[in-house]
Amino acid sequence: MASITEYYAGKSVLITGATGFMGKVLVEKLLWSCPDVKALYILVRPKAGQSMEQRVSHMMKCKLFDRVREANPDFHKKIIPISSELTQPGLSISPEDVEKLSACINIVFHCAATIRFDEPLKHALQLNVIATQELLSLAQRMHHLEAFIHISTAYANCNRKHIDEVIYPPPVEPKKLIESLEWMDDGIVQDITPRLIGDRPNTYTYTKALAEYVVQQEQDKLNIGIIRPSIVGASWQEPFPGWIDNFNGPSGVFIAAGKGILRTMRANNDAVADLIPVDVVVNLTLAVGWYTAVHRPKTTLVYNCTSGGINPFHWGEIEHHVISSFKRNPLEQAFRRPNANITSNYLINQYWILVSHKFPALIYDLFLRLCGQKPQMMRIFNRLHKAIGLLEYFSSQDWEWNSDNISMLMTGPAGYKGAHYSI
Ligand SMILES: CCCCCCCCCCCCCCCCCCCC(=O)SCCNC(=O)CCNC(=O)[C@H](O)C(C)(C)COP(=O)(O)OP(=O)(O)OC[C@H]1O[C@@H](n2cnc3c(N)ncnc32)[C@H](O)[C@@H]1OP(=O)(O)O
Ligand SMILES: NC(=O)C1=CN([C@@H]2O[C@H](COP(=O)(O)OP(=O)(O)OC[C@H]3O[C@@H](n4cnc5c(N)ncnc54)[C@H](OP(=O)(O)O)[C@@H]3O)[C@@H](O)[C@H]2O)C=CC1
Repeated sequence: MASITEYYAGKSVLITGATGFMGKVLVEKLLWSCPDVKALYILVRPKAGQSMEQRVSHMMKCKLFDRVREANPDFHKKIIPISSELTQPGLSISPEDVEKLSACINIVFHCAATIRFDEPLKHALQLNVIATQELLSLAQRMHHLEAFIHISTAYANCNRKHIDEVIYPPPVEPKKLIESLEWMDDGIVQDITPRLIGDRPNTYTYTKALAEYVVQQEQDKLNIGIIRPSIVGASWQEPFPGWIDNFNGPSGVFIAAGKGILRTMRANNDAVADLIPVDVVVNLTLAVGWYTAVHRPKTTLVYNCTSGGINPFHWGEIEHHVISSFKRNPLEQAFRRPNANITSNYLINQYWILVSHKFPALIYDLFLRLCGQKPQMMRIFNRLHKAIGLLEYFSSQDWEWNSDNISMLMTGPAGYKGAHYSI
């Protein structure tokens, strides 16, 4: 049986979300560990005044690609950008590109999504659900497709305490929701969003749950695998330890604590902080692509890519590590010396917000005004409070994920030859 590296040799791979945090690491790892991969087709949109070509060329200059660049200075020739705005009908891929992709793609990795917690429902639905449907339709036109791998989230079913590697019934039939929201204006949708999302905390987890169902509906026609990472953090080992390029999840909180801005946060010290390094998720993604294509499981397999069951780590321990590490390696231009406390008590947290956040911000802004400068600290704190308010749901409770399919992949009869794909 082919090893993972052998399997990808000569294959053409389609990746959505390749300019994102996880997508970039996936592209790099494929180029590094599967040097004989034929081509990586990546769906990219122009953004922030940059054309698709400019964005891809900029991305390939990133430090993340250093080892690949060193090994093969021509690595960029394997990356073929395809212009695509996922929120548009047909993903706005030109008919010529559709033909090209239909003729050559062997594996699809669908990473693109909006991961914002405060995304208006219509937009989250458009990107996370409707675009996934469109991609599945495109996949069905691919003559040589061997596997379709969808990246979901371990929190798609965070309204449950115990989460198995199954696709749960969706909170609503996606087709009905799409049809109903089509005629509603944004104000009405905003009003009914809390009722719709019910016991989920945000439109992100809600639409990711709907997307899983939409993907599963195609399991008779496509060979599908679904990966559910928990909180994806900086790289563990590859391409080098500690690589990260965003403030999502806890990263922004850590930086704010390191800058001495964040002094208090509501979290449960004893709750498991289910963090998973991005390179582990990417290794698993490639292993799942291989397994799905080679073993062709009869039904869609779901992989809960979590760490808490194997190596539990708690928010309370993180507090200690974060603060001591910033004391050893202080950040530049810190507002105050780092010192932050986690509490699960609402009133105590409010007290410290007043004393350690708002009061110093007021004094600092007064000082800036006296110096003839624009006040800024209160604005920063308001944004920080909004962000941590949205994260608290995840830091205040525990979940238990079953991960039998991951164990099966690592140790079972599947024959996982994953020397270069530590999971
Ligand atoms: C002692 C201290 C240690 C404390 C330890 C305890 C820590 C507990 C932390 C708990 C964290 C729990 C996290 C759980 C998450 C699990 C979710 C499931 C995982 C997933 O499936 S997907 C990934 C999750 N998605 C996210 O994390 C996205 C969340 N972010 C948002 O929804 C929005 O960014 C947000 C927060 C609503 C802000 O929106 P907005 O005001 O519009 O700002 P922008 O997004 O445009 O960003 C503006 C600017 O701010 C920077 N930024 C963004 N977030 C943060 C942040 N958290 N902290 C600091 N800075 C942040 C952003 O990069 C932008 O900068 P620019 O320079 O580009 O302007
Ligand atoms: N980060 C995390 O902690 C976790 C992430 N996940 C899942 O992993 C996947 C990747 O997440 P992550 O890399 O962190 O997310 P990012 O936000 O870093 O990347 C999102 C990607 O989707 C692309 N995208 C967004 N909107 C569009 C659009 N309209 N048209 C074309 N492309 C678009 C972005 O492109 P552009 O650069 O043009 O904006 C970007 O490449 C997602 O499915 C997410 O749900 C799951 C669990 C945890």
